[in-house]
Amino acid sequence: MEPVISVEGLTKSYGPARGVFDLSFSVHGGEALGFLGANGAGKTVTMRLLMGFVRAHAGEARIFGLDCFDERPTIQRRVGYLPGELALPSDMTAQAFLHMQASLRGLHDLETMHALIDYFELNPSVRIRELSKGNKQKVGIVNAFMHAPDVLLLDEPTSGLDLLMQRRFADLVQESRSKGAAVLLSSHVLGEVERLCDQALFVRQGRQTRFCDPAALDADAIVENLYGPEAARLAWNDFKTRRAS
Ligand SMILES: Nc1ncnc2c1ncn2[C@@H]1O[C@H](COP(=O)(O)OP(=O)(O)OP(=O)(O)O)[C@@H](O)[C@H]1O
Repeated sequence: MEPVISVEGLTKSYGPARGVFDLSFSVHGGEALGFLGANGAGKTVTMRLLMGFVRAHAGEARIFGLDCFDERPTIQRRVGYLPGELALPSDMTAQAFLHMQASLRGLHDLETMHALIDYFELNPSVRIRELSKGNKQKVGIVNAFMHAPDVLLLDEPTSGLDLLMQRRFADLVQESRSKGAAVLLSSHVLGEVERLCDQALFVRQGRQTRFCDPAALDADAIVENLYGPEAARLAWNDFKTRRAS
């Protein structure tokens, strides 16, 4: 079976250790890959390359076998993307925004959209600027899932959600996977990646450091993969010093 998301040698450089360098990974339908990295590691840049918002300097990013940049209108219509930083039109109501997005995608059946609005207990008639952070995040989530996409690119998706809504979001991701969606999910919450993903890809300064079962790593390995061996050594020394004092 061909992977749904396929990345090979992907490079986008914004300067030394800024951007992504030689990334290679794939995600099949029904799989979820967790994307872990410190601030500035390159997670968002990768998602933006997959959405075709920017052109790679080298390597390939493909979804459904299509080049993500050359075929970006098709990719952007078919993929469910939840950006790490939502830029929503503040004067619109959530409902007007979601209807506009549906029409841009040529989506006529709005049943899933309404079901998601109810599921996340979102008041659709409130202007976006009046919504709390978590409620704005729900608008982004409904937008990403309402066309039942086969690919989900989720950049820190539970940011701002309360515990109940995090749980509902997790169930939604599992349901989408069970229907065959391929998921790439970036997060700083390791437990979320452990619960939702079969594999985790660690990136540090734009380079992938490890590809593994997220549940298989102990705390030292996680620190080392996120921050490098020197940071891991310092963290361990700090821990020993504190324990001895
Ligand atoms: N348009 C741009 N111009 C210049 N540098 C950029 C641009 N976009 C990203 N970068 C740089 O690329 C690197 C990776 O950024 P990215 O946003 O992918 O990090 P991230 O892993 O998503 O971090 P965070 O966890 O903080 O969201 C950073 O050093 C960032 O400053």
